[in-house]
This record gives sequence, structure tokens and C-alpha cells, in this order.
Amino acid sequence: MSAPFRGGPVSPARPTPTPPEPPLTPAERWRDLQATLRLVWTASPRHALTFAATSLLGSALPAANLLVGKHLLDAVAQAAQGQVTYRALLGLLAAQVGLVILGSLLGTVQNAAQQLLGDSLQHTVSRRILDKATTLSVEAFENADTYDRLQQAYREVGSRPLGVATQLVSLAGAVVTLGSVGALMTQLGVWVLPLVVLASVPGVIISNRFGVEGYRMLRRQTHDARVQNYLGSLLTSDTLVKEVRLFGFEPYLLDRWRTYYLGFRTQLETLVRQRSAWNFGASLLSALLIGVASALILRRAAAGQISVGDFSVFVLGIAQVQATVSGLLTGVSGIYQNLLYMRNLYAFLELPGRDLDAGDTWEGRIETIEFRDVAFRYPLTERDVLRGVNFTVRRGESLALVGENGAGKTTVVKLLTLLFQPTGGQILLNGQDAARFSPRSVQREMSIIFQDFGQYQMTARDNVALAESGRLNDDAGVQRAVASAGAGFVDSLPGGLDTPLGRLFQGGRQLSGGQWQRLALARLYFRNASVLVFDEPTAALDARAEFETIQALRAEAAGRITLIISHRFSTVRLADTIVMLEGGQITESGSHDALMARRGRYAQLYELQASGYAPSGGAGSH
Ligand SMILES: Nc1ncnc2c1ncn2[C@@H]1O[C@H](COP(=O)(O)OP(=O)(O)OP(=O)(O)O)[C@@H](O)[C@H]1O
Repeated sequence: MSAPFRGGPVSPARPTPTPPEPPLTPAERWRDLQATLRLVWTASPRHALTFAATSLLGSALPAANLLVGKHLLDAVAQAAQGQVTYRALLGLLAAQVGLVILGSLLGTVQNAAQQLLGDSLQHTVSRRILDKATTLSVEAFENADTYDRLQQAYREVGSRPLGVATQLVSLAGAVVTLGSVGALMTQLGVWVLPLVVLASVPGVIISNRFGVEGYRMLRRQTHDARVQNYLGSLLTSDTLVKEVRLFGFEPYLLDRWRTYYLGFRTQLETLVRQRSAWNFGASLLSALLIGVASALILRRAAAGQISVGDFSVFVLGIAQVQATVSGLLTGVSGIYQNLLYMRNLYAFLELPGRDLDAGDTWEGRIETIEFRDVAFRYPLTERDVLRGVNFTVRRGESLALVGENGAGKTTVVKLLTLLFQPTGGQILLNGQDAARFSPRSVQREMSIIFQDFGQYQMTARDNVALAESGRLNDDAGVQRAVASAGAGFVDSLPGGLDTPLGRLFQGGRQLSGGQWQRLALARLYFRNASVLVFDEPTAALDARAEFETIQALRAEAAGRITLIISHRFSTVRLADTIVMLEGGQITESGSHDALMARRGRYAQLYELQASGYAPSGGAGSH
């Protein structure tokens, strides 16, 4: 089993690589686009509307600027010949200044709306991801693919949906700009606009193609990047620093970390080299086409067919059209790319959740639990880790599971607490199939301390009362649970129950392993459950604490079903029934005395452990 959960952001590396993405059909892309727009709209209708309106209005400004600029230039040229008054020139200047002011006003409102819309979107999407995560089964978290999707979705929440929205709006804006500026340029000759437009296309196609390549590269690297992050987190972890220093495996970790980096670097270099070469070719082609258009315009100028103002429309128009066409095409490819990222989010949101409230609601106490021929196989694995497991435990009884590492004890607990469903056989609660009932309603009757129990970087009170968050202020209940768990040390903490614990946040007090375990026990006792499950409840406790814990456990166990997993036979022997698991099957069961009398595997292991305490190394008696 893994080490206790320490709240680190990166879970241990899992070997399954991310499968290649399936290509999206146009219909799927269309569906994702609609879903994204709906998302943007629901995040903040007011800001979405303001953003779209100001962007579209702003898109008509370049043509208006060109037109006023042309008239101004022509007027200046005519003024030289005394044909235009100063007043008329001032009128044109006023129009130009007016346009500048309007542009800056629209830009300011647009920026503000975009920023607020982005923030609302980030909140909405994060919330959806977190909501989804709460409905995923525990199994889903043990699957590398799901975990990758969760990470990818979370990483992209800030930028991608807003990216689609802004690009779509700029696309519409680009059509407005191109139409209006294009109409002005067409007056200079029908070939001008097509040549200028054509000059912008190759560069955009190339940036589009390499954008998609870049996305594919990142996606291919997801799994390795996670491993690399994990390696980095080992070197920066507060809880692991002692072990890392002592064993001195920093160079090994750094070396592996760097090997991953070098792999990414090689891929990036190839991509950058290819993109640069193609970009250079595209800009040569573009310069050639602009050169041809300019030569044609100059021929008309030489023939006296166009004014200075017309020529300014051509020169400034080129830049405008190129920027707009490139905006238009990158907008299309940007939407395409952002939708690829959005697919990660949707793929995560579409993962089948397990409705923990589905099924009949369990009411009342659990009086008996029966495993009937239960088998279990973890997803994506090839062998059953439990086979033909049969046992019954009744109210007031305690059952201990023993067995060597990997025998399947924790798996029995995961099934009993309905975190997983058996792949064969049945679990009966009060004689009824547990599968009929909503897991959440059954789980309300259970309380547990896992081997890898949580150490919550919150207050001591939170650490206890999280077991029933509706009773966070039940001081008497918390005190009772703390007393049962022998966690009286909390009273000597500077802020008592309200002392923040852990090292992660300012002012937090770090506890010892045994103190954390006692708090986890208090959490277990805080919930008034009919089934108490102890998975290695005394592993981190000293001998006296173990004794006290067992005494408390016996007192709390009255009138309940108790299930204990422990490698300590001093704990196990007190159970009414002991079940010996070997390779996923029950090989012996009975009371301690019965099993000792049988002189089978249990007796062997018991004596092996007891011999460790005997002064002469001989077998101890029970
Ligand atoms: N998430 C998982 N996916 C696949 N196999 C798993 C998973 N968790 C456990 N196993 C496998 O199931 C078997 C039983 O594991 P389990 O954790 O139930 O053993 P255990 O008896 O509790 O061991 P320990 O005493 O070491 O805690 C082991 O072979 C283990 O490798």
C-alpha cells in the first residue's frame, strides 16, 4: 500500500500512457463549438454581449479611418493650390480625432468586458470540473487516463473557452473590416484586393499547421510531463526531504528529470526548426505578391489616374488587409485549436460518473454484513485479487482480517464500504443485496480509518468533524471523539481545537505520525456509525498508545460491527473472528484460540511475531 496521503499535488506515476486522440468529426466539432458558446454565455451574458458589441463596432473603424485620412490628404494637396479652406481642413481633422476617441472608448470597454468575462468563465469551468470530480468513482481516480484528462482540463480552464469566444467575435469583426476596407481598395483596381489577400494566406496556413502540431506534441508529452512533475515534486516535498537526503538519491532523480526534459527539448527543436523554415518561405512569397500589386498601382499613379489620398488608401490598406486576413485565418485555426483543448474538458465532463445517490436509500442500522462468494478484479488488470470470499459479521462482533502484504485485505474494505463494486458474488447487508442501495446512504452508516488516512491541513476540529461536516460546531461530540481516540494532546495546542495543523499554511502546527493517526481515529469515532472499520489503526502508535487504543476501540465497538485489519497480532487476537486471507482467498477463520489450536498458518505467523518479543528467541505462547 502507498504511504499516507500528504496532500501533495502530484500522485505517483502510473504507467499507462495517454492513448492517441481520436480524430474529431465536423459534427463533433460543431457540437463542441456550440457547447463552448453556451458556456461563455452562461458564465456572464452581460459581459459576453458587451464584448461582442464593442468588438464589432470597433471593426468598422479602420475603414472609416482610411476614408477620413484619404480625404484629409487630398484636401491638403488641394489646399496647396488654394482650393480648400482652413476651416474645411479642421473639419476633417475633427472627424479623425473623433474616430480616435471612439476607438479608444470601444477598446477600453471591450478590454474590461473581456477581463470580467474571462474571470467568470474560469470560475464556471473550474466549478464544473470540481462538481464532476465529486461524482467520479474512486476507481476513476486510479485510472491514469482519467487523471491525465483531469489535469489537462484543469490546466486549460483559464484561457481556452475565452479563446474560442474572443476568436469567434474577432472573426465576425474581421469580416466587417475586410468588407469595408476591401470596398475602398477595390476602387483602385479590381486586382488590388485579391493580390493583397493572397499575400497573407501562406503565412497563416503555416502558423495554423504548426499550431496543430504543437498541440499534438503537448498531448503526446502529457504522460511523461506528469512523470517529470512527479520527479520534481519528490525533490521539493516537505515530507519526503528527510528520506531523499538520507538515501541521497537526488542525483538519480535529477538525472531522470533531465532525461525527460531532453526528450521534450528534442521534439521542440524539430518543431521550431521546421516552422521557421516554412515561415521564411511564406514571407518571401508574400513580399513578391505585394511587390506586384505595388508596381501595378504605381503604373496608374504614373498615368495620373489616382490621387495622393488614393495612394495612401493603398499603402495603409495593405497593412490593414494583411492583418485582417491573418486575423481571420488564425481566428479559424485558433478556434479549431482551442476546440481541441476544449475536447479535453468535455471528455472529462463526459466521463461516466457514479451517481452515489442512485438506488434505494438505506435506512436504519446495519446489523449484519455477509460476503457471499465475493470476487474482485481491479479495472484494466488481468487477475482477480479476491476469489470466493465468504464471511459474516454481526452487530456486536468484531472481525479481523489478517494476511501478508498484498493478500487483499484493503480490497475487502473497499468493497465492504461500497467504494468499489464486487465483480463476482454478493455483499448482503441485513440479508439484502448491497448493490440495491445508494452507496452514499449506506456509507453514512460506516466510519473508517484508512491505512493512508488523510492529514488535513486545517484545524484540529476540522480534522475530527469532517466525518460529519453538518456537526462542525458540536463541541461536545468532538471532545468525546478526541477522548476516545486518546488525542488529548489537542488541548495543549496553542489554539486548542482551533489550532491549524500541518506545514502547508502559515501558523500551522506539525504533528507526529502517531498524533495524526489519533486524530484520524477521533474522526472515525465522531461519526455515529453502525460499522467501524480500522485499517491498520495502530501502525503509527507506541505500545502504550496501542493498548489504550484497543481498549477504547472495544468500548466503542459495543453494539456495532467492527472490522479490523492489522499486521499486529496483539491487536488482531482480540477480535471475535479472525479471517486469514492468502492470495485473495480465505484459508482459515475462527477465534484466536480456535486458530491457535488448529496450528495452521495463523498460528505460525502469530508465533513468528511473538518470537520477536521472547527473550531467548523461542516461540511465545498466546
Ligand atoms: N488500484 C489497484 N489497481 C490494481 N491492483 C491493485 C490496486 N490496489 C491493489 N491492487 C492489488 O490488489 C492486491 C491486494 O491489495 P490490497 O491492498 O487489498 O492488499 P493488502 O492485503 O491490504 O496489503 P497490505 O497488507 O500491504 O496493505 C495486490 O496484489 C495489489 O497489487
